[in-house]
Amino acid sequence: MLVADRYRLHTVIGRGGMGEVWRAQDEVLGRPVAVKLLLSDVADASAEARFRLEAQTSARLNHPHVVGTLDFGTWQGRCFLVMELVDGDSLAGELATGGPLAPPRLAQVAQQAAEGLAAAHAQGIVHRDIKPGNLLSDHDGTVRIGDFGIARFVDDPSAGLTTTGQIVGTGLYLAPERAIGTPASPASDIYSLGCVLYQLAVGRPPFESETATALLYQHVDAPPVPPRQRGAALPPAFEAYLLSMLAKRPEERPTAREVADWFRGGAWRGAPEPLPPEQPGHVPGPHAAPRPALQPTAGAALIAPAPAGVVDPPLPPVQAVLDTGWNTTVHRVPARRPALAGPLRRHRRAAAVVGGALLFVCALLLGMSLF
Ligand SMILES: Nc1ncnc2c1ncn2[C@@H]1O[C@H](COP(=O)(O)OP(=O)(O)OP(=O)(O)O)[C@@H](O)[C@H]1O
Repeated sequence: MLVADRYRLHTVIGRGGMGEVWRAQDEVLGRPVAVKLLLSDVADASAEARFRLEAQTSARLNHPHVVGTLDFGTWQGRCFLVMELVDGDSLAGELATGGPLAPPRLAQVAQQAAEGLAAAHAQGIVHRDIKPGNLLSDHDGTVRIGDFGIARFVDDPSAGLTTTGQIVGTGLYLAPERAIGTPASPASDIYSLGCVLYQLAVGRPPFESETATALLYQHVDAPPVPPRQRGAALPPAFEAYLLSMLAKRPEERPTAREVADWFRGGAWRGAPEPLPPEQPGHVPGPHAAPRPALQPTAGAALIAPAPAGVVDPPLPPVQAVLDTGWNTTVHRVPARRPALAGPLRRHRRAAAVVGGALLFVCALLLGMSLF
């Protein structure tokens, strides 16, 4: 089949929610390419607009760790997108065939995926759907981020929910702030990448559940089980850093640039910085610079501990994903308070210890003066 008098389709590589991807040959330039054809059964105006947006978004990115966009058009009434061919497997496939990844390979995946994300974030683009199937690996192991189909610009007001009340992205990798309705930010991509790395290390994602609602609660509320407790052969420093990417608070996660630099520098082989004893999901990352907090938007909430002595105010509802597929309908359900007060509890404990010590010294001095 010859598309647009130029791209000869050979075999289907894969099929996603919107299109089927073909291995093809660009007969004008004489090179192999991947051609994504919009599926005819989803080809309405909005799907075409989204497909076009994917092409336009990814075309802004020219980076060795992002799948390059080469062409876009319409052929026999179907939209097509021509991409660089990534001649290997996705990380989902690599995990399925080879099992959990060894630390050096995992560090390479982390570094290269973070490089690609850093390039996207520098352009103001949030991917919003980082998952193992969207990280493609070349025959030499080079990782490239694909599928910018639901990416948005950071300041796009429609970035959180669609007008039909849907939240986009895959529930297994959804950042806590997105679960409570805050639009995706670069930090949300880092959380998703953390979930992916966790899955590639352990063989399973950090949170799984029978119901989508319970899954969302876990993202918001539950500290992930440290990967080494689930059998992952990770160096302690690697584990600690990975957990920092899964911090519940977006501002406590490292940036994509920091992740890429940290893994490139080889620090993952070393000993960890000391971890606080509780809430591994809330451990600030081993990165120095503080990052600005997310601004709340209508219907969203800042995740912050209440001041000492103040009764916790009621929470906004958590949004329950009812389908963990690529486009997921959300409903509002009553929220439990996310367990986000770890730092506050630590401060209170520290104050109690200092107070106790002072009392002890006073009693000692009093005793000495009496005798
Ligand atoms: N440029 C490419 N080179 C090689 N293989 C690709 C390329 N782009 C996509 N693929 C393969 O085609 C499959 C389908 O990709 P596609 O982006 O359409 O769907 P998806 O990401 O799996 O699902 P969805 O779009 O619903 O999120 C992917 O799993 C991937 O293995």
